Amino acid sequence: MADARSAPESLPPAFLEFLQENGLDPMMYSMVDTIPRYIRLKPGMEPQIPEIQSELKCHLNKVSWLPDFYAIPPQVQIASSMAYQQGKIYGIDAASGAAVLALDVQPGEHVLDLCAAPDMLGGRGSLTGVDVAKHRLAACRTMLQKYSLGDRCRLFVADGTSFSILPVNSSLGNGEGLVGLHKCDALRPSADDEAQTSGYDKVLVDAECTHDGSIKHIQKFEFWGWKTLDRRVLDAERTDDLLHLQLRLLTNGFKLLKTGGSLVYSTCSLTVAQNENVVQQFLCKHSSAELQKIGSADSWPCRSGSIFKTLRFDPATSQTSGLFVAKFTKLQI
Ligand SMILES: C[S@@+](CC[C@H](N)C(=O)[O-])C[C@H]1O[C@@H](n2cnc3c(N)ncnc32)[C@H](O)[C@@H]1O
Repeated sequence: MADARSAPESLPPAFLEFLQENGLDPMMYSMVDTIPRYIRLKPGMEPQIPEIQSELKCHLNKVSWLPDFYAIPPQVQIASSMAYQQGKIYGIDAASGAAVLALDVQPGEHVLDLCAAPDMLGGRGSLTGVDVAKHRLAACRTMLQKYSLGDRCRLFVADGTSFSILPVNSSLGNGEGLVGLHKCDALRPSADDEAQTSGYDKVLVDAECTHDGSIKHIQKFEFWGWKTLDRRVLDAERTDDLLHLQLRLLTNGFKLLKTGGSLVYSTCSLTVAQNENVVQQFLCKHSSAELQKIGSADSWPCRSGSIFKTLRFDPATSQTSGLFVAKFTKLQI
């Protein structure tokens, strides 16, 4: 059980109570200044590492278990650097990178990111990004332009629990992108059984959550005000709604997955309610869903979730932000 007496002093009592109720250790928030910051280097930019190191005034430590990822000291800011502005580096936590890697996207595959924001971008297939928040998709669009990925991606401001648009042309198998997209194709709603053959090869549901595992995010409440945390994280009604939303996002993402395809469900919460319990409820209702072992995870610095084949990253074990990851496949039934 968590020991509230050893928590960082700045954490408010209501949050400590939330952690205790969920069996989470408040000490993880004191690691915020010691766990590294992670960046992803644009593939092909390796020869420029010495120049980037000299600009950031720090060493880029290669993350051995995650291709293209480097660790830098937590206090290093990258947003104003030329390397960032020119799209050579991008800040993303290694655990989030692992969730994307778990999808194992192959060239030419159709990928759906149902709670898009910018982390998924940079994959090798065609990408459909959906997010209910316009400003999050605006950030994605900026990234698409910056990394010249536009011809392979499309973005929708939409509710991921009811989004129903299948990949545009499932015969697209060469990674050339979505050139030739017509509005009438894009807005055609899908039938349930159509998705089994013409659905997405890979789906990422990085669901909205309480973000309690994202220790850098929680630290920001010191500036935003702890009252905001009460409203956005601790409100019991909101938490109930969240659990419902997570299950609905997972359910709809799975509906849009083709038979034999893979779906990754992740959250940056470390509570059992938002992770294992959602997975369990989903599995009870979907006989065609099966948890899959994440092939590349053998070398990852994470631990098993309480359901076999699920994974948990946390600051103490992984030197990353907290993240829960579960991978499903869709069986022919
Ligand atoms: C944990 S964040 C995802 C972060 C993103 N994958 C990334 O790595 O940057 C959850 C996202 O879900 C979005 N969201 C919340 N409710 C949604 C819904 N009903 N449909 C689609 N997206 C939703 C939020 O706007 C937010 O961008």
